[in-house]
This record gives sequence, structure tokens and C-alpha cells, in this order.
Amino acid sequence: MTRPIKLVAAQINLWVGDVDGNVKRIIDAANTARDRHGADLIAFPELSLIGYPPDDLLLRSGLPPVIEEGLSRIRREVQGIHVAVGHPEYARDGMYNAASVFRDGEVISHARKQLLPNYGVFDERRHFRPGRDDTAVFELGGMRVGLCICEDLWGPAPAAQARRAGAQLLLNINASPFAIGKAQQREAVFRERAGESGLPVLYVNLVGGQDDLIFDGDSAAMNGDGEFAMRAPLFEEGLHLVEFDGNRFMPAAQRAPRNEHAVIYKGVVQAIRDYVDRNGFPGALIGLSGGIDSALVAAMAVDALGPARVWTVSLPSRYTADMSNTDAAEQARRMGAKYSVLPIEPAYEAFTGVLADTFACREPDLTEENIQSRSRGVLLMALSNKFGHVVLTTGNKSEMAVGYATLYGDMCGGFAPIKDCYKTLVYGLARYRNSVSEVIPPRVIERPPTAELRHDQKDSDSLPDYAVLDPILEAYVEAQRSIPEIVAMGFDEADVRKVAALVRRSEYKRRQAPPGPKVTNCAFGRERRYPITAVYGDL
Ligand SMILES: Nc1ncnc2c1ncn2[C@@H]1O[C@H](COP(=O)(O)OP(=O)(O)OC[C@H]2O[C@@H]([n+]3cccc(C(=O)O)c3)[C@H](O)[C@@H]2O)[C@@H](O)[C@H]1O
Ligand SMILES: Nc1ncnc2c1ncn2[C@@H]1O[C@H](COP(=O)(O)OP(=O)(O)OP(=O)(O)O)[C@@H](O)[C@H]1O
Ligand SMILES: NC(=O)CC[C@H](N)C(=O)O
Repeated sequence: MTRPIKLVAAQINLWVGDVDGNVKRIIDAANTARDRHGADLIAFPELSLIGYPPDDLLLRSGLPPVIEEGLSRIRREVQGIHVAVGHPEYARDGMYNAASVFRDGEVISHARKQLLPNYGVFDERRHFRPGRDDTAVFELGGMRVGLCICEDLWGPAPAAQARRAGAQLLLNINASPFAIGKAQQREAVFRERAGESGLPVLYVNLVGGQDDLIFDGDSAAMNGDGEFAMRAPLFEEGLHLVEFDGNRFMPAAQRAPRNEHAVIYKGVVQAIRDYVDRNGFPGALIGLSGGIDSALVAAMAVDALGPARVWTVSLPSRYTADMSNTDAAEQARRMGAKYSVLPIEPAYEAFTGVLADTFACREPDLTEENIQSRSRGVLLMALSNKFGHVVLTTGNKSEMAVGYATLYGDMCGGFAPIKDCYKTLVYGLARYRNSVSEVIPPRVIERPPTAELRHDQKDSDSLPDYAVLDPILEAYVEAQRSIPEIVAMGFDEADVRKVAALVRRSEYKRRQAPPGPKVTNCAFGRERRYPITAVYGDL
């Protein structure tokens, strides 16, 4: 009787563009899987040599020889274990999203991705040709393994082909980004494929932050009857071993419950860490107002980078309540982060002084409010220029949706960690973080949200309550519902019309906003591409 085969899912963090570094990460992990786990095969994520998504880096004429050299290094330097890696393939008729399996210098198998995703954040048809229905099935320890790439699992054909070609299990390598509900969606896909084909599925996905995407891993082994034998923790690197006896993966895994706020929090922290580190910043700067948005971003930044690399700055104006200053100082103390106070009053006086004659016949309005916000932006960017830290912007999705942010003011900065988190989610994440240890003074979470740009201002003066606004935004932005449809869902027509008009009118602002991680099922940017200049009404 043949012994069970040992397979390792390499849930690792790979860097886009860093082929040499990724090859080294792959070789090191393969050697560890062989030596520590006695593995027969290790599988790496989709396009692991170049990282995901490589976008138009794929068009660089210097890339093919670098990929070729990386693949031959893996072939030369890893012995005694099958290695499955994803890489671009440059063929005579075009480029393919491919995967190769190597063993002791030989190419054992080769697959080309058949189903190229071209929706949501994906643009794969821009670069790749689809592979034909020539599913790769190879032998390992007397068993037959079918190899396919990411989206190939999301349709029935590639798994059915593998089954017909005699596969006993399906190995699927991925670059599948996180979104709320994605883990459940994946589970449904595994179940559907396993149910149709009867094949157990080994699913390998990467972890890490890449500009506006985060990859959560969620690598898994599911048996043909829909039972999990392994499900890796989210947002953690690891080499996950499973054994396969020809019919089933072993052993059956206990699945730890997953708290949604904990998962999202961890994902955004990962996004901050990878963005700051990979772009070479010594740390991050945050304007800490005593409000909930900057409080959450500061807590996440400290969790991502450690307190020594986070610099919080209070920038009070005449409208800033004492309570706000006290709470900001208290949070910085609790987190152990650097805290400076730079009052914006002199800058504001200087700007309004220069404009005084020109504005003589005009009443104060939003213009002056925006000057406060812009004075803060100028100061934070000056600190960034002088000390090299990146400014983290604190706008949330509700604000970015309706344009409730000042261009070149509080929108100043390089990375926007919570830009895809609705305000109601911001509260949930802050409460979750405080349930671990209370870094945010509770009053910050409890008081009503305010921009403090004029006396006694509250967000609810100009916007519907977030409990109403956020579901309208979900319907309008994510589900692309028309105004009459949203009204039919039970919302007040005036509210819906106002919100929709604000969303339409602020497209220009979002185009100028810094990147930040996708969390919802339709993030602004890559995933929702609307014209700025357009005339459309109730659509
Ligand atoms: N289609 C278009 N294409 C390109 N540019 C366009 C444009 N339409 C206007 N603009 C430009 O944009 C300017 C207006 O934008 P902007 O200068 O940002 O100003 P604006 O959007 O008028 O005001 C800022 C808004 O954000 C709110 N806010 C500010 C700060 C913090 C918070 C908070 O609670 O977090 C809220 C504030 O209460 C106000 O409602 C126009 O004067 C014009 O220069
Ligand atoms: N007094 C302040 N000191 C430092 N930064 C400030 C101050 N006021 C505003 N900011 C910065 O500008 C951002 C926008 O703040 P604002 O108070 O206008 O609205 P907000 O969206 O409710 O944010 P928050 O909940 O953080 O207060 C803040 O998150 C913060 O980064
Ligand atoms: N890279 C891919 O093919 C990813 C597509 C897939 N449906 C996912 O998001 O998981």
C-alpha cells in the first residue's frame, strides 16, 4: 500500500516586482517544508515570482529574462521535494498566467490559467491569454494531482477536466484578495467544486498588503464530502501541512470561530505595515484630533509598526474642544506613541489675513473651515518632508462617498487605511480594539462625531445619521441600486436623493485621494470606475 503524501500550502507574503526576493522566499520555504515537515510537495500562490497584482509591470521588456532566471534558480537549488509555483509565461502567441511543478531540476507539470477574471478589481485579460482545456495532472507518490490557478476553481470546467484526466485531488494556487464575506464565498466555491467533482481541494493563497488590496490567506484543504481538513489563520504567514491518503486529507481540522471585526482590523493593520515598510518609510504621522477616525487609525498604526514608529500630532484650532485635546493626549500616552502639539491658529490667522481685503465683502463660510483643514495638511506634510514619515489620512468610506473631506486638507497624505470602512464599521473596529486592551479613551467612541471646523458643529447637521447614511451608501455604491429602488427599500426619498447627489458630485475628490485597502465588496478606485464628468440622474 502506498503511504500518504505530505503536502504543504505555503501561505506567505510576497512582494510585487521583487522577483529575486520572492525566489529566495520560495527556496527557503521549500527547504523548510522538506526538512522540517518531510513534505513531498510545497505549493506557492498564483504568480508567486512577480507578486499580485503585477499590473503593467508585466509589460516591461526586461521582465522575461528575470522570470526565466528565477525559475531556473528554483529548479537548480531545490532538491528532494516537488515545488509548484505561479509565474508569467512568455509564449510565442502571448503571455499566460501559468504554474510549473519542479522536482530535482525537472519540469514535472505545467498549467495555464483558463478562466481569467476581468471583473471587480481584476483585469487579467489586459495582460494574459486564456489557457486551453489542457488541465495539468501529474503523479506524486503514486497519486494523481490536478493543478489549476485561482479563478479556475470558480467555474466547473477545469475541475471536471482534472477529474476526467484521472486526478484524485485538485491543487489550486491563488491570489485572492480579502473582502467582507469572502471567506464564506470561498467556502461555498470549495463545496460546489468538491460536490460536483468529488475531488478534495487544496487551496493555497498569499497574505499581505499591496496598495489597495489585502490578501488574507485562508489557505485550506477540503475533502470531497465538504469537510475541512485544514483552514489556515487569516493574515498570518505559515507553512500548512496536510496528508492525503489517496481519498481524503487528514486529519479533520477544528475550525476556530472568526470574529469579523477582528479579521478586518488585522487586515487593515497588515495593509499599513506592508505599505509603510515596502515603500521605505521610517514611520507614520497622524493628525490625532480626539475624534474616532484618527483614534482608530492611530491604534492600527501602532499595532502595525510599534509605538516608536508612530508620531501623533494634535493641531488644535479655536474650535477644538478641550476634551478633544485631552483625549488625543491620553490616547498617545496609552499607546506609548510620540505626541506633539502644533496649534494651527497662527497659520489660520496668516492665511485669512492675506485674504482679508479680497474677502472684505464676503461672509465667512466653508472657505474658512477648509483653511483650517488645509493648515493642518500643510503642517503634517511639512513634518513628513522633514522627517520622512508618511502621513496617514483618516477619512472613512462614508465621508469619501459623500465628499465630506477637504481636498488638500484632511485628504493630505500618502495612505488611507480606513477609506473603505463605513463610519458604522469604524465604531465596530474601535470597540473591538478596545476589547483587546483599552487604547482609545472611551469618550472618543461615545461622543457624537464632529469635524470641529466651526462652533458646536456635528456631522449630523449636514448628513443623515450614519445608521441611515451607511445602508443608503451600501445600496447606491456597492449594489448599484437606482434611486427609486433604494426609496422602495424604505428610505426617505429626500435623504436618498441628497446622498446620491453628494456621491455623484464628489467623484473628483475620490480620484485625488490616497490609496487604501479594499474591505467591502465594492471599493472606490480600481473596483468602481465612474466618470467624473457625466450627466446622469436617477439611474
Ligand atoms: N468636478 C470638479 N472637478 C475638479 N475640482 C472640483 C470639482 N468640483 C469642485 N472642485 C474643486 O473642489 C473645491 C471644493 O472642494 P473642497 O475644497 O474640498 O471643499 P468642499 O467640498 O466645498 O468642502 C469640504 C467639505 O468637507 C467637510 N469636511 C471637511 C473637513 C473634515 C471633515 C470631516 O468631518 O472629516 C469634513 C466640510 O464640512 C465640507 O462639507 C472647489 O472649490 C473646486 O476647486
Ligand atoms: N485638532 C486636531 N488635531 C489634529 N488633527 C486634527 C484635528 N482636527 C482634525 N484633525 C485631522 O483631520 C481629520 C479630519 O478631522 P475632523 O475632525 O474634521 O473629522 P472626522 O472625520 O470626524 O475625524 P476624527 O473622527 O478623527 O475627528 C482628523 O481625523 C485628523 O486627522
Ligand atoms: N486571482 C484570481 O483569479 C482571483 C479571482 C477569484 N474569484 C478570487 O477573488 O478569489
